[in-house]
Formats: sequence, C-alpha cells, structure tokens
Amino acid sequence: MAKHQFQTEVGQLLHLMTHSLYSNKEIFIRELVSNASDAIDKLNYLKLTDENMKKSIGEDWSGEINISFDEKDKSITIVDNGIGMNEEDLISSIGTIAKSGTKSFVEALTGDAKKDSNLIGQFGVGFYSVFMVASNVDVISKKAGEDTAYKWSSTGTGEFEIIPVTKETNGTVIYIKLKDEEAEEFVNKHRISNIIGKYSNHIAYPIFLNYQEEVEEELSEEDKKAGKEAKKSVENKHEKINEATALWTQPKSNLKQEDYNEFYKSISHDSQDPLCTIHTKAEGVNEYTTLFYIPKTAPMDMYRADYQPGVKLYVKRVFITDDEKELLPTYLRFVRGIIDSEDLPLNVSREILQENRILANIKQGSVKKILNEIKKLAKDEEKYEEFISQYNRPLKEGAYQDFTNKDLILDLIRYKSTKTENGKLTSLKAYKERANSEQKAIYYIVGENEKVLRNSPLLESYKKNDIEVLICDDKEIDEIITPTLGAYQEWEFKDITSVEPPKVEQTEEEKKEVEEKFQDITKKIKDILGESVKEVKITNRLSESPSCVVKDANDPMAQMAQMMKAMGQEVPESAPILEINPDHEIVKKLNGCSDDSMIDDVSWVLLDQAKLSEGMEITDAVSFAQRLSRITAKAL
Ligand SMILES: Nc1ncnc2c1ncn2[C@@H]1O[C@H](COP(=O)(O)OP(=O)(O)OP(=O)(O)O)[C@@H](O)[C@H]1O
Repeated sequence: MAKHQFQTEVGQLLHLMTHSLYSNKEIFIRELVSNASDAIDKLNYLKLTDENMKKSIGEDWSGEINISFDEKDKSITIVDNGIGMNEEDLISSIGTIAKSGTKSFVEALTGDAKKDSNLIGQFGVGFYSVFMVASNVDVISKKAGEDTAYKWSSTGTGEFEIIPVTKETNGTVIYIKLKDEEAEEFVNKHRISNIIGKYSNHIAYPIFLNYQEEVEEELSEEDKKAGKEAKKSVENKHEKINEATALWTQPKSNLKQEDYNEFYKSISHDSQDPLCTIHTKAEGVNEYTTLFYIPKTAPMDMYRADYQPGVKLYVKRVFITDDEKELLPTYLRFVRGIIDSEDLPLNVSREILQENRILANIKQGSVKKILNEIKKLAKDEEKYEEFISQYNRPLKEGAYQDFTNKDLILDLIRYKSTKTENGKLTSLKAYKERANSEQKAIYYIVGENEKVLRNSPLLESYKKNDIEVLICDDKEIDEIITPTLGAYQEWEFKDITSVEPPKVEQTEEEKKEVEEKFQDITKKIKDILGESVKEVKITNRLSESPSCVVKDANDPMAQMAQMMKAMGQEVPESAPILEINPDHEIVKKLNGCSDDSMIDDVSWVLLDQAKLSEGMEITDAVSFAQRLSRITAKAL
C-alpha cells in the first residue's frame, strides 16, 4: 500500500473545496463527466490511428459513460471506458499539480463562493471539485493496452493512497462516497438526470443512468375485483439521459440559444452564459464547422504565457487536440469553442498541423468570421462596452500582429480621448468624423495615469485649437503598439509628445522676435540644467503652464529605444527637451531677473514640475522641495 502526500497547492485547493466553495456544488458531476468524455475522446482517436490499440480494445468498442447511485450506501459511481490511467498518471494527474495554473487559481480566489467556483474549470482543477460533496473518493482505473489496474483513494485531506487492483476492462470508475448532508440531494435519479441534461446533454457519447426501481405488477380489472395483491419486484434500469450528439453537427435551425449556452458551459467550465456565439458551416474548397464563443469575462489566464488554448480541434467528429495554440492567432486566445474539419487526415501530428494548408485556411476563415461578428456586436452599444471592457487589450495586440486584418481590427478598438468623458470610449471612425478634415492625423498621448494625461500641459494647444487627442493610459501596451500602427484610413497616428504643436496664429517674424527676446534666458537655463535636458526652447504650444517636456522625434536613439521597448528590453530614458511658455508670468519675470540663485532655482523647478505633470519621476525630490521653499520665501 503506497501512501502519497498531496502537493502543497493541491492541499490548499482541497481545503478550499471542502470549506469554502459551497455554492453550485452540482458542477462536480459536470467536471467528472467531462473528464470521462475526454478520456473516451483520447481512446477513440487511438482506435482510429493505432492498429495495435484497435486490436487490444476490439473492433466493436465504442465509448460510453455509466452513472449509478446507491441510496443505502449514499454513493454515486461514474464509469467510463476511455483511455484510463496507470499508476504514474494517477499520481501526476490527481495528486500533484500537473498545471501551473492551479497555484494561480489558489491565489486568484476572491472569497466570494460563487465567483470562486466559477474559477474551478478555468484552471483545470475540475476533478478536485468532487471533494465539495464527497467524504471519500476511489478512482479505479486501467489504462488501455496495459495489464495492471490501480485504485487511488483519498478523503480529500492531506494524502492519497494507490494500490494495484483487478479490473477487467480499460477505463475509469469513480466511486464517490457522499458526505451525509449531501446524500439526500444528489443520490437522486431526477437530480442527476437534470444535472446531466443541463450541462452534459451534448457530450458526444451516450450517458446512461443505472438504478434499481421497485415496480408493481399491473393487475387486470378482474384481478383487482377479486382483491388480488399486486406483486412487487425490483427492476434494473438502464436509461440514456443525454442527447449524445455533437451539438455543432446539428443545423442551426434546430438549436436554441439555450442549447448553445449549455454546451458552452460544458466545454468552458464557465457558469455565465457567453457574450457571443458564432456557429458556422463552411463549404467549398475546405469543408469544416466551427462553433466559437466569446466569454463574458476574460479567461483568468489570458495574460499568462502558459495560457490554456480554448479551442478544440476535431476531425470528422473525432477529437484530435485541445492543446494547440496555433488554431487561432494568440490575440484571439480568449475565444472558446471547436473546429471540426472534414478534410484533415485523422493521424495529423503536431508538426503537420503547424504547417498544414487546410488548417491555415480554416484559421484564416475563422479569424475573419470572429472579427466580423465582433464588428456586428459593436452595433449594440451596451453589449460592446461589455466586450471592450474585457478585450480591448488583445485587440490592440491584434492590430500589431495581424497585418492582414489590421484595418478591421482598428475599427474595433476603442480609446479614451479628450472629447470623451465618464468612462466612455471612442472609435477611430468617430474620432475622424468629429475632426476637421484638414487635420489628417490622429493625435495621441501615452502614459499610465489617465488623470495625469488629461492634465498634461502638452494638451493645451490642442484644446485651444479644438483638436481631439486620444488618451492612451494602458501604457504597457499602448507605448509599444501605437507607434507601430502607422495610419488609420490614411490618417497617421502622431504622438503629441514628439510632434510640433498645432499651428497658432503667429508669423515667422513674430516667432523670431520672441525667440530673440528669450535667447539669453533659454541659454542660461540650458547651462544650469546641463545634461538633464537635451535642449531648452521657446514654445507656443502652452497657454496655462509655464513649461513642458517633450521627446525629440528626430533623435535616432529615441527610435532605437522604441524598437528595444517593443522587444521587451529595458531602455534608459533619454533626456527630454524643455519647452518654456514666453507668455507665462514666471517665464516673463525670469527673463528680466538678475538674481542668479533665483534663476538657478526657477530653472530646476520649471523642469521638475513639467516632468511631474507628465507623470515622470524627478531625480531629486528633496532639492525640488528646498527650491520651492526658497522661491516662496523670496516672493512673500
Ligand atoms: N476519467 C478519467 N479518465 C482518464 N483520465 C482522467 C479522468 N479523469 C481525470 N483524468 C486525468 O486527470 C487530469 C486532471 O483532471 P482535472 O479534471 O482535474 O483537470 P482537466 O480535466 O485536465 O482540466 P479541466 O477541468 O480544465 O478540463 C486530466 O487531465 C486527465 O489526464
């Protein structure tokens, strides 16, 4: 008898399952049935592709799931004739954490039972949900093609044990001894049938419910009159309780949204209905069916490098893989669903898949279809807000990655802007429609804090000229992606921190005159600030602020830095250009000032407060405070 300790995270998880996640307990049946169906999928595939396996399990083998219950024993048993597990599989699949996601699951728990139980499937910890209702679980399994069977048992506390046992056929038996307080609810024919009907109706294999029922003999009228007593006997029932047809093979006209929703829940483990359902049959050069869903809430692992892909590949209804990230481009990794191809060979290997032309066509068609459906969704403002709140970021990735569909994706992305308020967003199309047709550019500013961006002195001249500026406050992605976007319908994207400000009414002569007037002071400030600034110059982009900092657009190092950032490398910030406002009181007075220590202090304050207004860090906060005190003292 071999005892094993659960890995720490499994231990934590089990503790949570048994103590905290008490709402929606019924999903344990869905999770176990879905595992059984996956196990049959795997063997089905081997039967079709591996002659030895076909011989070993027999030509006539076909997958099925059997559920039985025992009222006296307070137990439910779920049996499948799928691929099964050997000792190693049992340890690695249901003892240790096979997937790194489980740790994040434990970390992501909110304490809200309903939300937390919704997380269960997303992290692939489905099996453990059984401990919400079980006091003891035995998993008896024999791997197809092997001789020894094993029994895994656990009470869901610190450890589990595995022993060899005898079992004739391949597959897995899950014996669930229910906690006393759960038995009444779940050891019940109607309850089990309802749960299966709700979550597992379209599992592609038959699910049978086996139970015993006491039946009374039907008496004839004569016998009744004669007072004969009806004999009672116990009958063994074997009833199919699901449709057992792959949902996506049915014509759309036969399916209700309700059917689609339940199927979605069974494949995604999400407890919410999907935001959008896209069912397509493609006929022509390639024949295939796709059924895609967009979840209401983005999958928890969307920003993890080891995210689980959400699309399963089938060939002629035979499951091939659910672990292929190439089925859709990475920016659509939130999409859930299936692709079923009529043309791919059954024995496709991963290598073949990656360079397969048929699959490439399917992928291309699927992306177009999904993007067009999102475009349709955009017509419903409320629904689209919901969508954008979850998926604006992956769409931005798409505009960067997917050159073919860039224009379509740009139409789907939404932005904050100086002309939107209260969390409302704008499309680029609407931006363009609002703008003066002479503008011919889309202006934007990037940073990490919306409030700082909205108050940036750099916006002053745009406001004065009634030019809208996009507020890109998702810095991590906007900073890399926006400069690479090029143009939207011929209007180039322009970063306002590195382009000339919009024109103000000023002749060349007037400009020259002002520059000459401030020539000495700008030189003095540059001498004081030294390497901290690249240049100091007079600007006409400001109205209320005395100064601002901008990037040097023509600096080849700045372009290089942009490229390095896009490749995920750390880049040292290069010195900015300090621009000062000749119409501002401070600058005017500074120009006539003869107190050198005052000029020194004010020069640094002009630089530091301009940096602070852009949300940048200043090098020496203590000196900044001291300078302000000195200036204030003199001014009083
Ligand atoms: N009935 C079964 N037959 C064969 N293997 C099984 C069975 N049940 C579970 N397993 C194995 O145990 C693993 C863990 O199952 P679990 O339900 O915890 O997660 P999962 O099914 O991989 O993920 P998810 O719940 O997201 O689908 C499975 O991946 C599978 O390898």
